Amino acid sequence: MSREGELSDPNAQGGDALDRALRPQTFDDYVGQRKAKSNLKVYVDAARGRSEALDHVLLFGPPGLGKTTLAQILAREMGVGFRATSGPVIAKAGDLAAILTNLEPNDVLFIDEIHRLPAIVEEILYPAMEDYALDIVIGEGPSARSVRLDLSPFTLVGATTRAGLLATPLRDRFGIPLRLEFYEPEELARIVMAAARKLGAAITEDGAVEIASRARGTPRIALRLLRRVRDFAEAEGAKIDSAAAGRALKRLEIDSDGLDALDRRYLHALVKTYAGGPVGVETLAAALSEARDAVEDVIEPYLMQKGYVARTPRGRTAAPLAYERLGLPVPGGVQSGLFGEK
Ligand SMILES: Nc1ncnc2c1ncn2[C@@H]1O[C@H](COP(=O)(O)OP(=O)(O)OP(=O)(O)O)[C@@H](O)[C@H]1O
Ligand SMILES: [Mg+2]
Repeated sequence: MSREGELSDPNAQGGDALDRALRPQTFDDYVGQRKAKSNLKVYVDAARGRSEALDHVLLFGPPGLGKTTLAQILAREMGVGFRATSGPVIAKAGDLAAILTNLEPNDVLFIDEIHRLPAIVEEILYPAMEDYALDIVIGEGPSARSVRLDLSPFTLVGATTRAGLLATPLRDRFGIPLRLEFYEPEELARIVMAAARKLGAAITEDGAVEIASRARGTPRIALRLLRRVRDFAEAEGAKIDSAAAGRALKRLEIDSDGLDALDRRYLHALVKTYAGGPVGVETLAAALSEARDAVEDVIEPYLMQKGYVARTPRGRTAAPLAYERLGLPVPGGVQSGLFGEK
C-alpha cells in the first residue's frame, strides 16, 4: 500500500491540474526555505545586473518539497524562458543536444531526476555546462573527428532526491547546490491557507494548522490532505476547522505526528520483524514490498529527521521513539523523552 501515487511516480498524482494552479509564481509567494531563497535572490540579482546566465543550480531534497516549483520561479525571476525535461526521458546524446541547441540565451533548462541521466548523455553535459559547447563526433573509426559547436549561455537547474546519487564530476559542475529542507508547521499552515483561498474552500486558522502539523513537513502532502479534508468537510456541510480536519485525518489513518499507514508499517517491520535492527534497507524494502529507492527517498528522510530511525553502517536501527509510537516498551527501558512533545 503506497501513499497515493507517490512511491510509483512522484509526479503522477491526482489533481495535477489543480497542483499547477496552486503553484507559487514568485519568490515572495514561495513560502519557507528562507536560506535557499535569500541566497538565490542575491545570485539572481547579480546575474540579471550583468545580463548573464545564472550559474547552474542543483536542487536536492525529498519529493514534494518544491524543487520543480523553485526551478520555475528562478526562470521567471530571471526573466528568461523555462524548458523542462527529466533524466529518464533523455535516452540518447542527440536528444540532449537537440534541446541544448534550441535554448535561447540565458534560458533555464530544468532536468528533473537528473541522477537518472544515462552516462553517455551525462558526458555531453560536461562541456555544455562548463564552456557552453557541444563536442560532436563526426564519422566512425580512424577518420572520426570531433567538432565543437557553441551554445548560447544557459542555466541548468538539476533536481534530485539525493545529491549522493549524482556522479561526482556532474555534482561538481553545479555552482549553486541547494538542499531543500522539510517545512515548519507554521510555513505549511500558510501554504494550506493560501491554497484554500485559491480553491474557495472555507477554512479556519486552526483547521490549517491541524492539516499542516500532520503533513510530514511536505507541501505536496499538505495540499493533498487539504483536498481530502475539504471533501469530507463538504460532505458534512462543515467548514474546515480543527475538529473537522481531525475527523477527516483520522479517517485517512494519519496520526497526530503525520505518520501514515505506510510509515507505521515500516516502523512495525523494523521494530517487530527485525527486533529493532540493525537491518539492511534492502531487507526492509522487501518486507514492505516497496522499491529500495522509494523507501530511502520517500519514507525514511522524515522518520530519520524526526528521530524514529537511525542509519548506521550495519543498517537501520529503531530509536526509542519508534517503540513508543507503536506503544511498545523500549528495550533497556530508556525513554526518549520526546514522545508527546511534538
Ligand atoms: N514553498 C512553497 N510554497 C508554496 N507551495 C509550495 C512550495 N513548495 C512546494 N509547493 C507546492 O507543493 C507541490 C509540490 O511541489 P513540487 O512539485 O515543486 O515538488 P518537488 O520537490 O518538485 O517534488 P518531486 O521531487 O516529487 O518532483 C506543488 O503543488 C507546489 O505548488
Ligand atoms: Mg518535481
